[in-house]
Amino acid sequence: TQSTRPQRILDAVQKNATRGDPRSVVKAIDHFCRNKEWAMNVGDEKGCILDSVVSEVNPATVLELGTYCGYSTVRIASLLPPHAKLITLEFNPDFAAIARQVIAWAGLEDKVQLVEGASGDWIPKMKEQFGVKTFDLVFLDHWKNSYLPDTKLMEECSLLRKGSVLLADNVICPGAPDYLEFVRSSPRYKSQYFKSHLEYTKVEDGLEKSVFLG
Ligand SMILES: Cn1ncc2cc([C@H](O)c3cccc(CNC(=O)c4cc(-c5ccc(F)cc5)cc(O)c4O)c3)ccc21
Ligand SMILES: [Mg+2]
Repeated sequence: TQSTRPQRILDAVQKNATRGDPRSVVKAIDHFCRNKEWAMNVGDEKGCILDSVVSEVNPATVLELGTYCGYSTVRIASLLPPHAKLITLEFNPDFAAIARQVIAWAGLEDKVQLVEGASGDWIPKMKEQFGVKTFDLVFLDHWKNSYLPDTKLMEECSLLRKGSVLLADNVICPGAPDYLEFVRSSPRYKSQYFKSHLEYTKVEDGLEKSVFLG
């Protein structure tokens, strides 16, 4: 039977990465996507920027919007302090099924809660369902036209506190123009653009880091 791209990514992890070694899982996916088949992981170049922001924030609570195969989930979770928690939302069941196995291969199940469902449905339920007060870091990597409505929804649900950091992938390619305009012009955010490249390519892309000022 025909395999899917996420399944081929999982195969590459299970063949080439060491169980319980998150860095080897990241390396295996990057090698596969650079040499065999492109896929929409944040990738190694933007991934280093992601790593530096995670290390700087040192978050106790992280929300990731858009899990896909779990590449950025593994990158983030591998840098979290002992009792920190990462909740990642994935609405596509096939992506979720693969991501669970990638996260398990990395040995990070205890730090990650993968929730199957759409961000718009789950953001309002975060407090009651997961006992989350606020998020220290949010990584936005789902549908680009959902970045802005979901950011407004997180504000409305009081999930952001003074100092919460939003880090958004793909603000140039494919682009999230309405989101960029909002965080760069709103007095409630301090925004900074980290220029980089679209994963595994020479095309310009970047991450936008926006600190909520309360
Ligand atoms: C509501 N909700 N709640 C949870 C949730 C989860 C999902 C899925 O994880 C999902 C499925 C399909 C697409 C995305 C967004 N990602 C992208 O579209 C993307 C594209 C490219 C690119 C760039 C250049 C190209 F030529 C082609 C693709 C590069 C990138 O890094 C991307 O992140 C995310 C969706 C909606 C969700
Ligand atoms: Mg992306």
